[in-house]
Amino acid sequence: MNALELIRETTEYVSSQAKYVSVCEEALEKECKSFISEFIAKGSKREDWSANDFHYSDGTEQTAKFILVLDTLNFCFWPDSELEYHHLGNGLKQQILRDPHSFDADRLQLVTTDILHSWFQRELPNAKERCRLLNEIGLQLQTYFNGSVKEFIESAKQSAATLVDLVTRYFWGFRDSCVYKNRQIFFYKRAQIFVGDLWGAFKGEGLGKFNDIEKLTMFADYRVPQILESLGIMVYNEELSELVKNKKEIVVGSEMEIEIRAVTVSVVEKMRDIFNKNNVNLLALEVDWMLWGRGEAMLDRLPPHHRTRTIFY
Ligand SMILES: Nc1nc2c(c(CN[C@H]3C=C[C@H](O)[C@@H]3O)cn2[C@@H]2O[C@H](COP(=O)(O)O)[C@@H](O)[C@H]2O)c(=O)[nH]1
Repeated sequence: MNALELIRETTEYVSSQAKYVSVCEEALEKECKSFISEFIAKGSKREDWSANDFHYSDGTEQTAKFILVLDTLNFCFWPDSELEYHHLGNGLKQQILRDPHSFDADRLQLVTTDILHSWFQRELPNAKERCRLLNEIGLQLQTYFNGSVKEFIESAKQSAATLVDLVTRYFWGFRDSCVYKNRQIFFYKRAQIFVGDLWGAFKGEGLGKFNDIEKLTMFADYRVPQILESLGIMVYNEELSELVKNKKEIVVGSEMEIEIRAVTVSVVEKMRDIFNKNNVNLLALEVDWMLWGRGEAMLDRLPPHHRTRTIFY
């Protein structure tokens, strides 16, 4: 079984056992219908990754370096209520434009909290750990891939599953898995989003060409479950609902946290299947981007998302 099959199988297992989170099939069908008519009404436009002004995209290896650093840091912004993903993207984009060598492997090994602060003109939550994660990818790239992100990506031979496996093998900070009822469960959110971002930035060509890109699942973060819960598609039981509503922390590795993430993966797989059955041929990652974008657009109107302190999402 490859890394992506593991994610789907193990998250499906959690969904079958879940007691804190359930799915309302009726709401799911209803929302899919409205997504489909909206998508078609808007001319079946797919997300253009490069069109986001908070992304750096020049079609060269520089973009791959930007994406690797972006997705090494792409987690847990909520402890800073002013911090959002686009601040991360913008900060890194300005940095690579200021100094094109900022994300070279030898430089990543030397990143300190002061350097990180200079990139964003602000503190990032858990800054020391974010630096360690950058130092790690710099060292591993230098040790095993001559410091080259391009060489690293090309070693996956255009397989998304292989690249997710390589990312989690060489970059320990991407090993987003846990144990639920004595079984190991895999999410690999930042490893998968790294592949998805490459595919988006390079428009499915060159360093973004993957012959199995449709095998990626959605990226189990805290924004997509938030919108699925607000739509009544995902339903939290009373105990979990009280905690989330009152912004209480959900402990990392708890059954509650794992069930929220796993059911989110399963729901987006189901949504993708319904879309495809209705000739809306979106990938799971594109359904994810649509849901994430929809969540971002209504941030101030959504009920609270679950709050887990983690380095994985
Ligand atoms: N599932 C999913 N989670 C995503 C993204 C993205 C960035 N995606 C861009 C890339 C390609 C597209 O063009 C998107 O624009 C960030 N996140 C996660 O959200 C959380 C931050 O949220 P907030 O605090 O509101 O900024 C945090 O866990 C972060 O890791 C996504 O696409 N899918």
